[in-house]
Amino acid sequence: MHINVVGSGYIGTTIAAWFAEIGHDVTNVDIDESVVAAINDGRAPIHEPGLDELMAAHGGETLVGTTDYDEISGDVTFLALPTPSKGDGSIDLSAMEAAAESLGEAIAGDGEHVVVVKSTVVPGTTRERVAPIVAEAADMTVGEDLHVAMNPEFLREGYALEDFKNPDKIVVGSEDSVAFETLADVYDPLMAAAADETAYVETGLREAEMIKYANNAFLATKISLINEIGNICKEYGVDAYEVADAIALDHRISEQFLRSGLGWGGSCFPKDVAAIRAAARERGYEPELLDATVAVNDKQPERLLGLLDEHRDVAGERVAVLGLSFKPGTDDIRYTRAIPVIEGLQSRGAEVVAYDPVAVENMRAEFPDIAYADGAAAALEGAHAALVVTDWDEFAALDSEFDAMADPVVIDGRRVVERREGITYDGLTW
Ligand SMILES: NC(=O)c1ccc[n+]([C@@H]2O[C@H](COP(=O)([O-])OP(=O)(O)OC[C@H]3O[C@@H](n4cnc5c(N)ncnc54)[C@H](O)[C@@H]3O)[C@@H](O)[C@H]2O)c1
Ligand SMILES: O=c1ccn([C@@H]2O[C@H](COP(=O)(O)OP(=O)(O)O[C@H]3O[C@H](CO)[C@@H](O)[C@H](O)[C@H]3O)[C@@H](O)[C@H]2O)c(=O)[nH]1
Repeated sequence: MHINVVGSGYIGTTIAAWFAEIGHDVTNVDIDESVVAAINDGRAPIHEPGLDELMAAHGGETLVGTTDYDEISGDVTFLALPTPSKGDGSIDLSAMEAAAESLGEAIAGDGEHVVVVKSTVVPGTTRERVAPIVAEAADMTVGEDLHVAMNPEFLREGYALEDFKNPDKIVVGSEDSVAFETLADVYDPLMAAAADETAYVETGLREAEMIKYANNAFLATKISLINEIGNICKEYGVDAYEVADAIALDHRISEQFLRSGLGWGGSCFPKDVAAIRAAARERGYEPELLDATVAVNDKQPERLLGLLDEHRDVAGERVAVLGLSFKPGTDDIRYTRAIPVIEGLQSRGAEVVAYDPVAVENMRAEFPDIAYADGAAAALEGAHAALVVTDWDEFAALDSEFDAMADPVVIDGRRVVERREGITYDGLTW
């Protein structure tokens, strides 16, 4: 089967590479020439475990990158374009709309086509915003020769391939039997190889769009809830992690996403929770619980800095920030909790020295004026305090490195450092 994927970022590259791996021929369109060159050279344009090997095997062969929409062939195209937040939280559809128009022009006169929205979009977008643009540019009719589906993606960065090839569920929304049949063919090899528990859900367009937001809103709220419980635990001197371990034994709760601490960041939760809150308000519904989910999340960095204030006035003092990425295993710093933490330290007049195993260069572009160390030990040396922001494993192994601090005050935002002799330990949840 021939599949076109428009957009080759985290999602587009991952799905294009895996479609090639399971035997499909893939054309991957992106407007960024360096991305296209990487694909055709057999190199991954993004950092994801396992992707280099797949790109080396298929890039430039059964997976071809191009900037030219006219190279689209076959009869199914996935749209994996960015849908970033606008100032009011609603999603910016400009990339999606530009791609829809280019796709429509490219497929005009080619016969029937199935267009699949892979990006995260609010209910109604596929039918009311994307489909009409493709239809007009292609001079096609939705439901006749233009078939439309929405297929949200649930993979996590750092585990993108693993999650895509072995998902809990594949969700396909449509109102069109040709689109359902085509998507079933696309995913047939994946379903055949995936775990028995992988569910294949066929639903409506709007339902598929909403399922993605509901998934992320639920997970973000679960973290904010455990953070609120962690904050209450802290007031009572209760170990929040022991509490979490025990409530996780209730299958209705489960052990996933119960790590309390500095809260959630990344390219998805902040943007998606903002988008669904904005969409709710647009229809006159006040999403009070989701507002609280964000409010709790926003306060966690302030709470961390408040703990630091209880131990030291850091004006003019060197303070180490350990961890910059929004979670371990990635160099992605979008909406990382490190940003409000660094800003809070700067407003206190501290000399910040930051370290992360992979995200230093990305953070340097955002904060060129703070110091960066090439290891945790170097960051800690001479520091009057250390704040742990990201739960990288290597921070759990730190020990004698704390001895080199001018004052060993360690404020842990992720519960990775053990309390030990010789350090003044404090943490958000303990
Ligand atoms: N990143 C994730 O983990 C993740 C997970 C699930 C869903 N999503 C959703 O998937 C969508 C894509 O996200 P992403 O992280 O892959 O985005 P991204 O920013 O990593 O990549 C988007 C790509 O689209 C390209 N592009 C922009 N305009 C274009 C155009 N007109 N024509 C062709 N290419 C164009 C860009 O050059 C870029 O390479 C978003 O809606 C996001 O919410 C992302
Ligand atoms: O118990 C937990 C689990 C996660 N986090 C934080 O939550 C954020 C998000 O983590 P994670 O979900 O692992 O990363 P993402 O790659 O952003 O993946 C989320 O966002 C994607 C984009 O929509 C979805 O596809 C995934 O299903 C969804 O997990 C990070 O800042 C984590 O530190 C916690 O604070 N406590």
